[in-house]
Amino acid sequence: MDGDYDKKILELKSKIKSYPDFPKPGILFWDIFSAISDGPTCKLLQSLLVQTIKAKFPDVEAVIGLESRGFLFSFSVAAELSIGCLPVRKKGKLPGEVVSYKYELEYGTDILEIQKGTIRKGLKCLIIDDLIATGGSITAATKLLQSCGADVIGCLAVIELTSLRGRQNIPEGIPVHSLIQYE
Ligand SMILES: O=P(O)(O)OC[C@H]1O[C@H](OP(=O)(O)OP(=O)(O)O)[C@H](O)[C@@H]1O
Ligand SMILES: Nc1ncnc2[nH]cnc12
Repeated sequence: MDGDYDKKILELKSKIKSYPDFPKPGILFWDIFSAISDGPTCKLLQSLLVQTIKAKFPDVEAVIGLESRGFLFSFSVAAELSIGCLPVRKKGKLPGEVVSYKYELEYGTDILEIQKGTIRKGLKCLIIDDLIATGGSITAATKLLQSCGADVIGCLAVIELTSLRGRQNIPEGIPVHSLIQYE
């Protein structure tokens, strides 16, 4: 990481707005879009993600963006690194044959999907999302990718809500990295 890394992280942090009681009472919502509404911060965030990937996940062969805010960052870094960008989406959004993974939510269940044939056995995949809360989305995406034969080499998020202990829920052995942490 370059010498200005911590300064750049603080600059990024200063651009992220939070909204109390959105989308439900009691939730403090961290709005990643507030950090990319101006050009210099967009570039700063992209370069921090790329720098982090080069340092921590140098062997990555494909980035996997989680619907929908994860797509912003997966495409941006994939283009910069000239590697593939594959989406994991919620049920019914991807055309063609898909592989599905059903997982438990606080109330009920949800299903994630990836297009069949996009993951070759042993493909070194890095999962990217805007935020880790409970870790449920990343955990489900990890299991979906592993069921397709992927080698999930880690996951990367812009924001991590540490008090929710999401990283403890993510399967052991999957390195987790976040740029910014909030309690
Ligand atoms: O760690 P978790 O508890 O799984 O929560 C984090 C996930 O929740 C949000 O996505 P959401 O499902 O709200 O979809 P969106 O990106 O389309 O708004 C966020 O973008 C992460 O993907
Ligand atoms: N508190 C939060 N802010 C923004 N996105 C979220 N996704 C899950 N929890 C969130």
